[in-house]
Amino acid sequence: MTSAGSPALVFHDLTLGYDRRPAVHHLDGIVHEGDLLAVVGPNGAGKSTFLNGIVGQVATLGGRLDLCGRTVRDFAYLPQRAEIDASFPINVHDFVATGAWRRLGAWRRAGREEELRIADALARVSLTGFEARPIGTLSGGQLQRALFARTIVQDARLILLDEPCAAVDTRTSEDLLAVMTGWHRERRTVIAALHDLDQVRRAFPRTLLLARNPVAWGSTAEVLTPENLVRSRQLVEAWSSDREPCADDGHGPSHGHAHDHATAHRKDAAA
Ligand SMILES: Nc1ncnc2c1ncn2[C@@H]1O[C@H](COP(=O)(O)OP(=O)(O)OP(=O)(O)O)[C@@H](O)[C@H]1O
Repeated sequence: MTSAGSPALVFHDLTLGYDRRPAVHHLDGIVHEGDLLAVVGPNGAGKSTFLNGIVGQVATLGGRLDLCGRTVRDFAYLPQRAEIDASFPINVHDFVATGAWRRLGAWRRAGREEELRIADALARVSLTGFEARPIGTLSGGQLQRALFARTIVQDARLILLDEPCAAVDTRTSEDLLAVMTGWHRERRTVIAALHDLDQVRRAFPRTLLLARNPVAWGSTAEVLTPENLVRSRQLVEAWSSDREPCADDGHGPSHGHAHDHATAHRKDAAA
């Protein structure tokens, strides 16, 4: 499917960071409605920062992100599993039902229509029959399926997923991939941080390769070249973690930064 939709997110020279220190630099690009976009890069490349930045959980140090008329509340966001408290005393049904809070509020019980939606979501992730199980008793893969079911119930047009297939078996990973491509067929916008490049090549038409800077952003075949992958590793390795805030944040031109910063960071690393 092509990216012919109207813009859903527009990045204008966006720099994100922690304590005034930039973590992801100078992002320029457009995510279109209906895109299925993979965000890839080595460990520490800034994939989580990128997703957290979209939902406003990381400070903008420069540039701007245009949400194109939506608010963060319109997005569904599935953070890395480590951030979910699996010891919270809630069963699978009620956990998945929290995906409907935006429509129902926290205290209203789900009606027949919502119950059907919850049952359908559980079926799509093969968790039918697990409704009464406390989430703390689920395996890692089952918990990830439950998180996907909750995201299905949210019914958002833009869905962000951080490492959704990390630490799950191949079958679960393939099932979750099928849910993501299903969202794509429904013309939802899906952005997922992923490590498995084979999966990305197989299922994701578009890719952003991050190494603190955007190394490449476009069609997956053009982005995931051996040269770009080597370059992304070099850039992340050369990045000095205690470097000062970027002098040109918010002032410099929108293009050409990847090279400038790669050079600067190699100097940092060599110093
Ligand atoms: N809360 C935080 N406070 C300070 N620095 C942070 C914070 N979260 C991430 N960072 C730093 O930002 C940089 C990018 O990290 P991020 O987690 O976004 O990378 P990633 O590509 O998602 O990595 P991984 O593949 O290992 O999950 C790293 O140097 C990391 O240490």
